[in-house]
Amino acid sequence: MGKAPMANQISLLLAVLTAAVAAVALHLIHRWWNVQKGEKKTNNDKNQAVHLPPGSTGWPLIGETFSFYRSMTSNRRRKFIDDREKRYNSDIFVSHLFGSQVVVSSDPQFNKYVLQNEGRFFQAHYPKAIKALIGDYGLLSVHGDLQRKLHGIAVNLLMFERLKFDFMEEIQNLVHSTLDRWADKKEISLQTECHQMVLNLMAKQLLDLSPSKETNEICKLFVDYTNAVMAIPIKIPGSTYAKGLKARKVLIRKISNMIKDRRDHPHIVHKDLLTKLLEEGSISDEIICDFILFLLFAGHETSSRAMTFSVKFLTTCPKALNQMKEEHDAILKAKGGHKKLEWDDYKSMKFTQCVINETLRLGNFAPGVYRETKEDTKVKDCLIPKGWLVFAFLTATHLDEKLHNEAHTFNPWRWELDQDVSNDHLFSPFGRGARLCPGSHLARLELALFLHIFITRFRWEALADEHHLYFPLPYLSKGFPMCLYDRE
Ligand code: HEM
Repeated sequence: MGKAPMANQISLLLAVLTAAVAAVALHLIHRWWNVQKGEKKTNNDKNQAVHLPPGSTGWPLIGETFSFYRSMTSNRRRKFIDDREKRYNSDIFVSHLFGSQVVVSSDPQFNKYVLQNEGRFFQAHYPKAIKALIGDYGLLSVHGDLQRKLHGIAVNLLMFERLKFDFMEEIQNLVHSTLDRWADKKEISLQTECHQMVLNLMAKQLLDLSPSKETNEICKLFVDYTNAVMAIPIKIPGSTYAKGLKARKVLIRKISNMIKDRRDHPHIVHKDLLTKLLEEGSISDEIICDFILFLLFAGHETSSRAMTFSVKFLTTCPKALNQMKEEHDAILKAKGGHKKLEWDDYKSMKFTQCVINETLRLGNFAPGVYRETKEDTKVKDCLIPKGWLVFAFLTATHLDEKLHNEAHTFNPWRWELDQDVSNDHLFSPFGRGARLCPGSHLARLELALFLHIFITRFRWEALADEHHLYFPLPYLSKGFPMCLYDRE
């Protein structure tokens, strides 16, 4: 080996060593800083010192994100929580995830308290990186009067009267026409197709868009957008996060162009939410764009995943699938060939509701919610100071073996005795309190009608072995390719 290459190697070694020493020093400083913050004390009424919840903020910048990621991508999604519950002997602890220091809670009572006190002791506060995607006026970014107003508009759009008549009809029409297309194709990727189908439903309701090239393009943009929601927020070109921001820009531009188009052509009549928002007059274009974008996102990402997962769970549980077939064949038979279902038919689907609950419990399509403390908050002899971020980790409660027997197993019968789940603090897939998901009844209706039409029409054969993955949001590794056969 010549002298020059040797010198190069020594310089390289020195550079690596220096970088390593710098990283260790940074880490130690960071740890020291965390400990200083962790020792913050306050005095309660009895003058006893109250500490922050136990925990660690992990490595500089990335915190404990990788441990969280590893756990969510393994088949033990609760591992991140289990490890810390054991280590700290507490189900409320400090961590650092996706660029923010946060108190993580898997305590169902505390999570219920957090959600029910929205606007009083807590307020929704998503990390800056997520807020940049949602926008300043996406529903989860706004508070106070504006949140109440926009939440009210969403509730009105999705109220029972509309579900019973308009949505009942529209969902069935859409599912029937979509399944006709699937039957022609014979082989489909269920995941992609469900995304497109539910997006089409939302695009029609919100923007009066019929299934077209435009809705296909919107659906594709949402793939990048959604991946970014739980990505490490690094804005370098080509990163998952940067791609998500770019997708947001294009989506907002599309909505904005539609607003302009409506103003340029006022004589064209549209029956959709955008028309109602424009008629309202008091809502700025910026708010309308963010609001519609959020509704499109929240309205299709979660429900379409729930559809795919419900079919997957049933495929791996033949006993449940047979019971579903019996329930839905009986409904169809009772209708004597009139295939369109009515509200009472939907209400009669008892076992289907168990399947839906179990799919929501096991799937965790909204893994958790973020809040900020509005004042110092005492919990279990600890103090969460004002202005801290709290992550109410709903998944951790839904998968807790102490609360749900064989929590990782698909067992719809566990809900047979427990049909009214609205008050159950161990089960809150739609959140609760002032931000309770306004789309919860729509999501259940979509799922039930889809399952009815799918199961009574098709037999299917899965074309790949696949894994359930739960990061950034639940999905099936290969998209659930399947071959469809008519049942008759
Ligand atoms: C399986 C399906 C769904 C699940 C699991 C789900 C879950 C959730 C959860 C947990 C929240 C509360 C967030 C928080 O408190 O920070 C929420 C809020 C929300 N969801 Fe859903 N959702 C679903 C379907 C839908 C649908 C179909 C729509 C609309 C068509 C929708 C629209 C919304 C909106 C607008 C909010 C924000 C409410 C507010 O902040 O005032 N969701 N959802």
